[in-house]
Amino acid sequence: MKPVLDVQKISMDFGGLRALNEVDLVINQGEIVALIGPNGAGKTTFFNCVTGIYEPTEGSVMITPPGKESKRINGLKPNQVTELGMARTFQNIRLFPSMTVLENVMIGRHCRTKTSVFGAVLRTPRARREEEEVVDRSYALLKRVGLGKYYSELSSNLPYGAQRRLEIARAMATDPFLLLLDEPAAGMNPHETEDLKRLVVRIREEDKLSILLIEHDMKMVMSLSDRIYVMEYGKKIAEGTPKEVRANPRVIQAYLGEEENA
Ligand SMILES: Nc1ncnc2c1ncn2[C@@H]1O[C@H](COP(=O)(O)OP(=O)(O)OP(=O)(O)O)[C@@H](O)[C@H]1O
Repeated sequence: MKPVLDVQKISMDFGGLRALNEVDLVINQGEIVALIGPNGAGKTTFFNCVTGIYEPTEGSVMITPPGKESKRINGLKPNQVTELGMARTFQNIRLFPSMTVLENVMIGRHCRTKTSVFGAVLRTPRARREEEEVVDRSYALLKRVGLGKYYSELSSNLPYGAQRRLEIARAMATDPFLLLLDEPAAGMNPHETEDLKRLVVRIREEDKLSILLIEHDMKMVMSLSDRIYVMEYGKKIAEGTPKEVRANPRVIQAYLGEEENA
């Protein structure tokens, strides 16, 4: 079976700065893969290149959604990438603060609806049915991430950890086959991080999703990931199982270097 995501030798230049330098990364169906590395290594830039926020300067990004043809997605816009089945969350939470918790998920779901603007304005029976489906699906997702009872709250009133879970629900609402999570545990306490870990595993199992996450919480990365890629200064310096990566001298050096500089 082809990998669901196959990134080959992508590079990204910002003026004279090469933020990514020929990075390869593969995700197979059902895998949980982590992308780690010291601050500024290029992890978020990698996510941005894969999800259409930036077009990589070089290299290729291929996806193969389960049961579908492979497609090269370099240069597509973020909404086109989402429609093809890749959804993401952001390091700096990007919810709509003045919308309710439920509405934030509904926004994600609308990328899968077919009603035209006219249908929505005229409230045709089809539009009404579709809207009901959006509400039901969105509420069901909220319950799955443990936020059902907060559906009518403004998203900005939620505690930080809950906002991160809401972002995951919104991403899930787009029916992805691949979910990219940018530092999902950032700012969470150990109890919330444990809950998050369970949620990620459940999502993979129940929805048959593949997951790529950027994360600094090494305990979480080591216990959750099937495989790990390590980056430093825009380059991939190691890949392997958690056990292999933990024992890799190059990785140990990169992290010790970070501590010394801190
Ligand atoms: N839009 C941009 N314009 C110019 N430089 C950028 C831009 N985005 C990122 N960079 C630079 O690219 C490098 C990689 O940054 P990136 O945010 O991808 O690292 P990161 O590994 O995600 O770091 P962190 O763990 O701190 O989030 C950094 O030197 C950063 O300053």
